[in-house]
Amino acid sequence: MATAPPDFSAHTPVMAQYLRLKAAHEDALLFFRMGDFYELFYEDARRANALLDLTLTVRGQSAGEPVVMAGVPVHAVESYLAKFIRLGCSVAIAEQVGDVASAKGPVERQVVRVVTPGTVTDSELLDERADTLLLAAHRRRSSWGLAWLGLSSGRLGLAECGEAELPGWLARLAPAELLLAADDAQTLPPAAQAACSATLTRRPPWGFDSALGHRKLCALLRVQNLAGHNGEALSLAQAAAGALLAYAEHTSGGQALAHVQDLQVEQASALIELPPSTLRNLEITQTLRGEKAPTLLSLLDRCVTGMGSRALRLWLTHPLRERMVARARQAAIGRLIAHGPEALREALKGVSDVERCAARIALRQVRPRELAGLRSTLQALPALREALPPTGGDALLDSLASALQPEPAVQDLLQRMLAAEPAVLLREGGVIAPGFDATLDTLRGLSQNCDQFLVELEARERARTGIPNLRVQFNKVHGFHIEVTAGQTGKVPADYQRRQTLKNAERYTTPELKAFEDQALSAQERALAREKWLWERLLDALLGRLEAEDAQALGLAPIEPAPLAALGRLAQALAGLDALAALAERAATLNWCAPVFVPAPGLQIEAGRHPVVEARLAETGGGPFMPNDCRLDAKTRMLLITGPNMGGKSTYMRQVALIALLGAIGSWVPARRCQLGPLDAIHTRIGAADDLANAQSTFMLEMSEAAAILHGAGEHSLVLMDEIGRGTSTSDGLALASAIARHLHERNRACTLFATHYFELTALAARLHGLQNVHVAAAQTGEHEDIVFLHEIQPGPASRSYGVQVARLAGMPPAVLREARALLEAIEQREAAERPQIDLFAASPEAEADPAPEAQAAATADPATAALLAALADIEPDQLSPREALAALYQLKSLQPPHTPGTP
Ligand SMILES: Nc1ncnc2c1ncn2[C@@H]1O[C@H](COP(=O)(O)OP(=O)(O)OP(=O)(O)O)[C@@H](O)[C@H]1O
Repeated sequence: MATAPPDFSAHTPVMAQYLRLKAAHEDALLFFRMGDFYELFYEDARRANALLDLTLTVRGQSAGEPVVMAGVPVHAVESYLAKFIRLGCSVAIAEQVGDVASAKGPVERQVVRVVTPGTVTDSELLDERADTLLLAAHRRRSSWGLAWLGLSSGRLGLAECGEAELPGWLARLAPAELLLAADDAQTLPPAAQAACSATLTRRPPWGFDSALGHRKLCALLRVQNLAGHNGEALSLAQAAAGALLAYAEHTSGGQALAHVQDLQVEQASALIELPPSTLRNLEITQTLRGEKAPTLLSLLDRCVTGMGSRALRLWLTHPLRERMVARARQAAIGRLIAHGPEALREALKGVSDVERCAARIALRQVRPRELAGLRSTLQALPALREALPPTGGDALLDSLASALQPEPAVQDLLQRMLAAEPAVLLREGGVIAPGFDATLDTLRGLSQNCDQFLVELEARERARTGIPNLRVQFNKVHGFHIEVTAGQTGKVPADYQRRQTLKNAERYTTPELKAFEDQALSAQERALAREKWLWERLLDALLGRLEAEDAQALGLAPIEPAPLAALGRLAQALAGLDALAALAERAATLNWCAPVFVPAPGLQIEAGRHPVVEARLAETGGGPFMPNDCRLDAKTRMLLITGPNMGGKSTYMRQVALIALLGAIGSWVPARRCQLGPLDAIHTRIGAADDLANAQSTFMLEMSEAAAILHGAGEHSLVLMDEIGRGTSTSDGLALASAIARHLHERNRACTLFATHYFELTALAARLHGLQNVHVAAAQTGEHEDIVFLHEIQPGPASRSYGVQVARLAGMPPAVLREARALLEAIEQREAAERPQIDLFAASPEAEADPAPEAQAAATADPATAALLAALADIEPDQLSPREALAALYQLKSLQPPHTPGTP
């Protein structure tokens, strides 16, 4: 049964109109145009007040209730939109569309635009250097269908995945807005929620329909079926596409998405897996604190255009397993370095954002200046080609160069129709070039030649009437008039009609002046209207939709085929060239090398560096970065890294992963020499951030991530494990770390870097033949035996951990350090005297399914000592405030076993 429409009859007519519009846009803030303001009412006003501190006022009553409102001035609307969108809100803009003068009751209003975080296309509201994606996800049992669209880039994609892979996809795509059916929204797995900071928008479940999605996709791509795009079988992703495309059309006012020319069906198996934890831990596009710099991307991104930056970001987050593309990019970078990338980068400075311009042409939202930018970009293409290395030297550069096509028809159209320096907004006029349209020129002539006419008229009327001080004037209230002083009114001819009497003068008009006034005042309006009409025809021509009749009237030849596809190809070529030029600049400036791809699993890095830490040290004058080698192959699959805190273990592990990733995208790498074997995933388990939002403890999170790695990593995966097991007691932690290391070595056979503070683990090298001990070197100097970090990776296990020395550097009070040192000595002496070496091999490899109890038993042979050791190991000197350190010492004292013989 259809529900009755809500009854707003008790409200004032304006508020009833408001509430009707609001009912159709419940999820959005409704900006309701009233004169020079957009007003927000009731809940929207309160929300705007809470979010942006907009002042709340009360204006009158409606239906017996006070009307709470907050306003945004029309001239400042874009900046408010930007702020609301950044906060994840959607905004619906209701304009006055009726005629204010003739309206009985409130003037008619309509929602003309809906701006949402995933569908914005205005350049002011978009991040220039990141694509804004709208993603729809739909579940059937434990499978998910995904469909995404970059409305401002025309990028359209489909994929299907299992529930476990969903977080990875969300983190990789990083959508700004996620569309879900209500049921799916309620059951979205917590890991998926955590992986994505998108605004969640619920859409009606019936919109997620495979047949609808299939139909819409085929219509958009102008194909009979999706087989040519490998998307015919993806019914779940098609269902998501149904909701996605309907929403995109809804928010863009029903415009066809003519700039969407292609569909990418993505297979996880084609990509190097970068789970959310890896994207986070390696600080690829965001720091651990969520900032944009310093990250790998911020270091690499010397792109001159937004298109280049966006391409680079995409390359980094979507590295391919297959190395053909990487090889081609690597060679192109080499060629650019040899030729010098600066000329190309300089030439790219004149290039506008062709990709976004094409999207905004398709959505009919493009601004005059954007088209002027497109025109100068097209003009600049020959110079850009000149700046490239001569063709014939590199296949990728050659193909990109050949895509820099000038599109003469588009260039000609823009040259003829668009003013040399068009106004910012169409409504200001001055957008269409003079000389293109005779009607427009006449209208413009009329309003511009006004002064001339008035001077001439004044001279003529003085001569005709013999009144020497007669003046022709204009004022806003009375328009054009002839003013005659009181003494001269007798000479006024019969065709003068009195308009106004002043103290000392009379004002008149004449039929000629009246006719001129009508024409002059309306000429400006009509010129603007004509410009608007011509502008629409310009867009039609760019979209290949210009009616034959209009084309003939304007003397324009139709552009065949529609230029949007060509502009899309041009944008891609510009983006690719810019990204390659940036990588070439980085490689040359930072002294990187081209890695060699080899078929054997593993990697071999000579004098590798962490690019971001190295740059940071250079920036802050923190001394030189110490390069280190790394070799992982069939013989040595795992490096067990020990050494002091702050010694450089994490930096070393991360630099290996970053080098592998850089190599995979085709970049050169920060090393003297480098060989890279095949790579299918980079898994990382680093650090321990509590995931309070998802009610996961540090330890739980640590174990879940480690479990995911043990389930997922294979022979071609690179695994980084940093201090696994530290989130629990020493014995538990040691046992788990040992079992995990063994599993990775024996079962996963992944290339693994395993950093630990459990020295006991170094004994694993005796049995695990693919495991090699290395340590970061440190030395002690001076009377306080201060620790000096050498940051050098050396073979063999570390001799000690220097925890107390590091605590000294951290400013720990001397009394605490003294006591800790004494305790440590006592513990070490007793360990040496009494405690048998923990036998990590007590659990036989056969019993590997559950090795923890045995290892635990070995570690806790002396429960009192074990408890003390566990408490000591749990102390993180770097993390403690002086007060906490004191409390920790008291706790250690309380654990001291008083009755044990030999205890000091
Ligand atoms: N190879 C290097 N050359 C120069 N400085 C380095 C190098 N590696 C690390 N550093 C410096 O040492 C600091 C600490 O490094 P890192 O965090 O890797 O140590 P860590 O051994 O992992 O410490 P912890 O065990 O406490 O986590 C870095 O921030 C960096 O400034």
